[in-house]
Amino acid sequence: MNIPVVDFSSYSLEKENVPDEQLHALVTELRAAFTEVGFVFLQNYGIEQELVDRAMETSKQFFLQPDEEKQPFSRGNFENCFNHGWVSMETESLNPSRPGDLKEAFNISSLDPEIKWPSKDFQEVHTSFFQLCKELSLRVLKVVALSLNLQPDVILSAHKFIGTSNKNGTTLRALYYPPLNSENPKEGQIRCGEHTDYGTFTLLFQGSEGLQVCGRSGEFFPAPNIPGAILLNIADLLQHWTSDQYISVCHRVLLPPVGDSCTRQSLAFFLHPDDEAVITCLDGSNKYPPITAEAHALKKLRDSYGKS
Ligand SMILES: O=C(O)CCC(=O)C(=O)O
Ligand SMILES: [Fe+2]
Repeated sequence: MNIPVVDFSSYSLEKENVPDEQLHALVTELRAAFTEVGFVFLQNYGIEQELVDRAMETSKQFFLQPDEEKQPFSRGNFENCFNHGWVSMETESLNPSRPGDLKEAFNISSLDPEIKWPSKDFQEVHTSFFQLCKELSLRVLKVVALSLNLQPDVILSAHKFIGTSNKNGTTLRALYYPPLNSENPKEGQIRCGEHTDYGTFTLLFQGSEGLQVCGRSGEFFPAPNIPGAILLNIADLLQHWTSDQYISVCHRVLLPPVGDSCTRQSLAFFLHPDDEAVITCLDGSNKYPPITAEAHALKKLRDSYGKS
């Protein structure tokens, strides 16, 4: 199975006032990818590679510190912003039937100026990066709406509060998978358990290979890492909205082979609808019962953190 590669230059962030007529090719290509694979690579989307590299670098500096330095930034320590902050090794199981994932993460769900950041550099880089991912996501959302023959506002109006953590769950997540030479993995433990993403869609910036995606036959296949390209994958709520026309596909990251001390880093921008947005089947089919974006995300988060 192959993940298609789509040139996004006709709607790159560098272009202003792009008329809908110039989006036809993109609409057709993305529609095909969303219905057949659920994953697509985007090239020429208009975010400078230098900023992506800096976001990777500042995140890595944070992760490489001793746990005591990271503890004050733990997820759960931020008022009104429960999902923001550092997630330590083995804390989250994206596949709840496996032991905790062998990864660390830093979730950025709030851009509130009051929030305490690990460093000025971390704040600047991740805030700029979050804003650009948001702008790119709004463009992708418009293409998604056109590909479903909808007025863009039907979907855009459910994403008004991105960056306001008590109204919208969108999260930029820096991920770090440390080398495994000192760890003794538990049975069934992997770097990132099998899961689908929870929200509308995800933009994934990868630093290396390692991700596997489930194909139609049910077998996992490796997703390549194409320098300069990002992976875009459909998440659960867009699958619900489209009554399964667009598919939210399972993915995972396995352990490297024994003796291989490779690390992995990635940056994932999880786009979520506003908490109060009620997700119904847009074709009126009632294939899924209506659910608020907040209720869906809370259920999935509780499962992955082992809380009922
Ligand atoms: O880039 C990766 O390592 C995968 C992360 C992922 O799928 C997730 O956090 O949802
Ligand atoms: Fe994921």
